[in-house]
Amino acid sequence: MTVIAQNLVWGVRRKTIVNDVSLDVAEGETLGLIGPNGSGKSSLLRLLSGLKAPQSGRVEILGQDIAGMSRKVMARQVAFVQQNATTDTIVSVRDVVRLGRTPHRSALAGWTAADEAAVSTALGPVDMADLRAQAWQTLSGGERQRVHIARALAQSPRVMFLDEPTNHLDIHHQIEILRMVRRLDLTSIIALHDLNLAAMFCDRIVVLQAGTVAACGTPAEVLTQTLLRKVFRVEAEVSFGPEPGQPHIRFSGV
Ligand SMILES: Nc1ncnc2c1ncn2[C@@H]1O[C@H](COP(=O)(O)OP(=O)(O)OP(=O)(O)O)[C@@H](O)[C@H]1O
Repeated sequence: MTVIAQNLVWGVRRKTIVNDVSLDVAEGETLGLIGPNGSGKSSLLRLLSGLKAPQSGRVEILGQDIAGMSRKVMARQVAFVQQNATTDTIVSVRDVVRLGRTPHRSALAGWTAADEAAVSTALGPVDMADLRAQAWQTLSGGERQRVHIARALAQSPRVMFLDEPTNHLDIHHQIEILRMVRRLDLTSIIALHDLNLAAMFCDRIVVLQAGTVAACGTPAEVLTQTLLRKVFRVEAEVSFGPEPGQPHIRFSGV
């Protein structure tokens, strides 16, 4: 297993926000994390990526407990595309993506051809190569999101965590970004709100409800009418098209 989380607990004051969550993700797998607003998806991603320390439980990435890993070692293996990431300084698209190379560079080494190649390679799949010289502050919401994904790609990670990466994206880029993440040779955990996109692009799905795992399995196992009613409080029809194992959800009106 590439990522293993065991009995993670985290909260603030008397509120438990992530409550005894265990999961594992195999090498190359795309795991979807779904759940209603406030169910703990972002908090769990922060625990898995080491940005927050759990009150109890542990996370192992590539066979190592992350509690004992330095930030630099962690950053060489793990990239995190956070929600609404921002920057105050005036920088170009290319500068933001260059930041992704930081964990791979030593203090004395200059910018190498390998660094340059990683930046160019990262800009292509997110469709931002033509805008590489534009100031980051002038980009639209969706373009910013795509640059943050490029920065994560430039990091050449083995594991990628993405918190609602399709937020702000038009439908073409939603599909392109998820297709690209799935095709990349890496393990990914993606928090998503769009259940049909989760069904299309995730190998397995973990459903969070009030900080606990309500279900875990393939999209067909998890995305049932009963679960949608119980966890998301919606009425829906679940059908299957030509893609085996890929449910399609049609929500009913009131
Ligand atoms: N530092 C904090 N202090 C207090 N409450 C917090 C803190 N961090 C998260 N919470 C609360 O924990 C709950 C889970 O938040 P989290 O952002 O993990 O949910 P989410 O599933 O990602 O939600 P959304 O779908 O709305 O993005 C929310 O009720 C949130 O208000």
